Amino acid sequence: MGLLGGSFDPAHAGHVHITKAALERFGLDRVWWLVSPGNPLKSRGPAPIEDRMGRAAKLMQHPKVQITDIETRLGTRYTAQTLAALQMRYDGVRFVWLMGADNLAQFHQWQDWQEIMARVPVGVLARPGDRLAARMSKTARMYRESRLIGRAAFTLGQATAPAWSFVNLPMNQMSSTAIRKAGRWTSDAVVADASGA
Ligand SMILES: Nc1ncnc2c1ncn2[C@@H]1O[C@H](COP(=O)(O)OP(=O)(O)OP(=O)(O)O)[C@@H](O)[C@H]1O
Ligand SMILES: O=C(O)c1ccc[n+]([C@@H]2O[C@H](COP(=O)([O-])O)[C@@H](O)[C@H]2O)c1
Repeated sequence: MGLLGGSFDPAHAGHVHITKAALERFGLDRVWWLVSPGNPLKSRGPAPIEDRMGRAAKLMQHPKVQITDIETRLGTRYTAQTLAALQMRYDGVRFVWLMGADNLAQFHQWQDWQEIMARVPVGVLARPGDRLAARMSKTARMYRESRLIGRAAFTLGQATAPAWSFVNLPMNQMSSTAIRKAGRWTSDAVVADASGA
């Protein structure tokens, strides 16, 4: 089970793109989008969760992908806490944390980041501008020996933590920041933009 945590403020085509890639490239059965109550490292609060959930559900329609506000229901905001709660609640389910390369670059600033590495395999997807910073990151260097390279990435879903993989893929430029800057959040335009219509 892949977990793509995010603010999704709003969801866009980049999220859809990396989710489909993660299903294929990491040998996952399903992916959950964890629509976050709010990124602990971002000072600006996101749009109301109902709005973000609604947009995400309109955009991401795939039989293997589910959109969830489970972090709000669990009362967790930090990823390490969320993973601990999910592993306790879903005993026997193998979780894989998914993220774009921008997040790998600053992963060592996350709360209990080494505990996250110890709990679950991590799948990283290339993002424009962030490939080099991600590869040079503290996490990439410290966990060099735990990296699954090339075809081994397909086994990430079955791997024992610590394990991580970085996959290159045709990159998608979309970002929520760009959508917010263009003032296109509040209309149906965001779904049209995001789906490439
Ligand atoms: N275009 C993209 N390519 C690769 N990864 C992406 C892309 N857009 C988002 N992601 C990843 O999806 C996850 C959730 O992203 P998030 O909801 O923060 O969207 P965002 O576009 O990065 O938002 P913002 O611009 O507000 O920071 C993060 O791990 C992020 O790295
Ligand atoms: O746990 C942390 O310290 C932490 C710090 C930064 C981000 N995260 C998580 O990373 C995911 C991506 O965040 P964002 O805002 O870039 O979409 C989301 O699930 C956040 O809760 C988690």
